[in-house]
Amino acid sequence: MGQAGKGLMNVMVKRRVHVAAAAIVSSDGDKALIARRPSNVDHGGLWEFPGGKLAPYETGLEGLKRELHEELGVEIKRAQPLIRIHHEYSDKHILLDVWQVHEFSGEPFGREGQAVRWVPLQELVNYPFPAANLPILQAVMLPTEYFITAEEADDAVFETRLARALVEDNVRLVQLRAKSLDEAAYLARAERALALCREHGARLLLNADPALLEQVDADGIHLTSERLMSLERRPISEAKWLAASTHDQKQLTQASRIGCDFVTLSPLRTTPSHPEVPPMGWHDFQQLVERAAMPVFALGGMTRFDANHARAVGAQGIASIRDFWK
Ligand SMILES: Nc1nc2c([nH]c(=O)n2[C@@H]2O[C@H](COP(=O)(O)OP(=O)(O)OP(=O)(O)O)[C@@H](O)[C@H]2O)c(=O)[nH]1
Ligand SMILES: [Mg+2]
Repeated sequence: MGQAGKGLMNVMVKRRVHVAAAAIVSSDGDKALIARRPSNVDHGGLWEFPGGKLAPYETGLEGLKRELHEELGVEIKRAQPLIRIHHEYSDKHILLDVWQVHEFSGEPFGREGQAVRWVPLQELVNYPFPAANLPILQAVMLPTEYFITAEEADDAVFETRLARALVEDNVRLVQLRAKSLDEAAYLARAERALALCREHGARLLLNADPALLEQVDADGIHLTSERLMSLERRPISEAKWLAASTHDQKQLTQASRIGCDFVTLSPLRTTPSHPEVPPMGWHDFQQLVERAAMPVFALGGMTRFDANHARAVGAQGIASIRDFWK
């Protein structure tokens, strides 16, 4: 059989496994519960988010409830979809259907003898996980809402509005987007925005040339789709966050190729800022998100009322200027 034929056989015989897994987050939101896989199983010795294979008749959440009872002795009280990851292992195609568990009863322990540990979210990257898991680590660190700042000439108005969003809307992730400012003005505003974000425990990404991180120690860079497409590789260190604006499959593929930690995908709806761009709508959005192995924020006419629907179709949440700019 020729190479092409063999490849086809491999695809045809690969098992498809649907796995439900839990990102159980502590009530203060600072830690996640992970478990160590026994040495004698698939991916033995690696750490994992507890869970397991679904029975054919089970929904993700049903299967997860059963698995968490079996493996940890806990009952899920409140959970929300976090991310779905399709991953090709050499022997199988796996769909990891990950839920964020916000509330549970019982004291978790390794009922199958496995080690179980609460780990601060920032330290998760130090644990060896199966290859499919990277997007889970990114998703669990991210909030459901991504605030993009509006164009604003007046520094005082800018600061009042940013502070309001941080305090009243509890925004924890901010993108400083200010295309109308020159570089010096942008830098000054970035320093001020960073101080406000730090004060309120929020992260700040600069929508700017990645080199600007050498001057302002923000948490990362948000690439415009144009910058994204012009890059050969990740322009900043792994210690910082890299995000990008995307609008289609090609840009999503590029974002994943250069190692973006998350993206926005737009426009869901028509917006006053881009009236000429046709909206993609939820159906196309969902299809693109399903194939993206990284957290995706829905953008374009989104408000916080859309966040639950965005999560239900596989997104991390919503990104918005207007809903937070008051
Ligand atoms: N539970 C879990 N499985 C994961 C993760 N990441 C990942 O690649 N997997 C893979 O997904 C599959 C899950 O199988 P599992 O061994 O947990 O299944 P299970 O609990 O039903 O066990 P069983 O088949 O022994 O009854 C394994 O191939 C595992 O390596 C993860 O974070 N959590
Ligand atoms: Mg399991």
